[in-house]
Amino acid sequence: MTVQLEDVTVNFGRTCALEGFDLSVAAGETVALLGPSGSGKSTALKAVAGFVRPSRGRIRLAGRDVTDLPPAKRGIGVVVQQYALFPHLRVAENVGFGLKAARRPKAEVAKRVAEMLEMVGMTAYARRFPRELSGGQQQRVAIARALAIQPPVLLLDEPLAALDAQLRADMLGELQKLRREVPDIAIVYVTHDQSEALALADRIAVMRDARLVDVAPSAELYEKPPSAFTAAFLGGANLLPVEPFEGGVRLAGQALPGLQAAPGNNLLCIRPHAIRLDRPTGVPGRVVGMQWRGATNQLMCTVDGLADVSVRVDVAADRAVPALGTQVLMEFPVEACSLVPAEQN
Ligand SMILES: Nc1ncnc2c1ncn2[C@@H]1O[C@H](COP(=O)(O)OP(=O)(O)OP(=O)(O)O)[C@@H](O)[C@H]1O
Repeated sequence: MTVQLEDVTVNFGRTCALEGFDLSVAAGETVALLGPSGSGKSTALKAVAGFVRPSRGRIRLAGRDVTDLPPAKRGIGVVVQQYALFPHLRVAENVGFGLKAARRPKAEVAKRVAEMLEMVGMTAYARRFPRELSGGQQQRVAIARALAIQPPVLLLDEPLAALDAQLRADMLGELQKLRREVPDIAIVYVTHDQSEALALADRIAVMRDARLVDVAPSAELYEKPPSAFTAAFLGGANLLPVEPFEGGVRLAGQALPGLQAAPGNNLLCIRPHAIRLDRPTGVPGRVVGMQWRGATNQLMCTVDGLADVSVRVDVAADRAVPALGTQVLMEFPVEACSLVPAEQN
């Protein structure tokens, strides 16, 4: 089932939480809404669920205008942070609630509840009450409950936020499995964690200040971000001021041939792992800091001639790392570089 938000604006009093928001999510597609706190991600999701009413714009499900329908009539699965479990119902009853409400046969409800609890690893807790579970366990039950009705659309608001690292990885795996097993489901996934968005989403919609900044297939957005904001938000890219010349661009006076800058695109974007330090040529600089990050060491380097700029360079942990204070040559492979417009604030 396709989900469409058309020119949706949501105001809370004088706060504009969402402004002129357009997004379409196809059946079988997962789109992550990614952005900093307060950027309007949850509001967009709640508008689809029917928990908030747009002051302008329309919401469509499978082409049908549902803007004026209450949440229960939209037939979609929702896991939002505030949408707690029913406290007086046991785990299994919570998971079976929607099926029972739809008057499905008892045996079918029991079978489906058992499958869902198995999927989220909560079989042993079926008879507990929500208050007897940890936050992460409650969240897993909430996911099971949302999926039990086999919804054509699933809305997830930070579903893994309450889980520790191991469980988060397990649940990410479960969500990926779910996508394979229910190939037609449309998922809208709110997160501020770029690694979750990259792991799960076909496309990522980056939000900022109530607006959509960029939307594109995840890999494309990561490799060739169209804006400085997206580049920085999606994995901490380096953004370095460059000057165009006929054959490419110059960084601190050093030519980087082969890069074509569209007018105004005077920031070079490159991921820390793509910069090479082991080549005979490159932009000269100096190592001024280092952080160990497990699989990599991240160096902070200055660029000769650019006082205010520092560059993050990832060096695989099994490689030799130049010492603090050492002069280095940073090579910027053309295929790993893109050029974006400078921020206009
Ligand atoms: N019910 C409400 N009443 C008033 N203002 C609200 C309400 N809900 C959200 N807002 C405001 O709308 C803006 C967008 O909030 P929203 O919850 O959509 O952001 P978010 O991107 O999901 O943030 P987070 O990652 O912190 O959950 C914020 O400025 C927030 O304070």
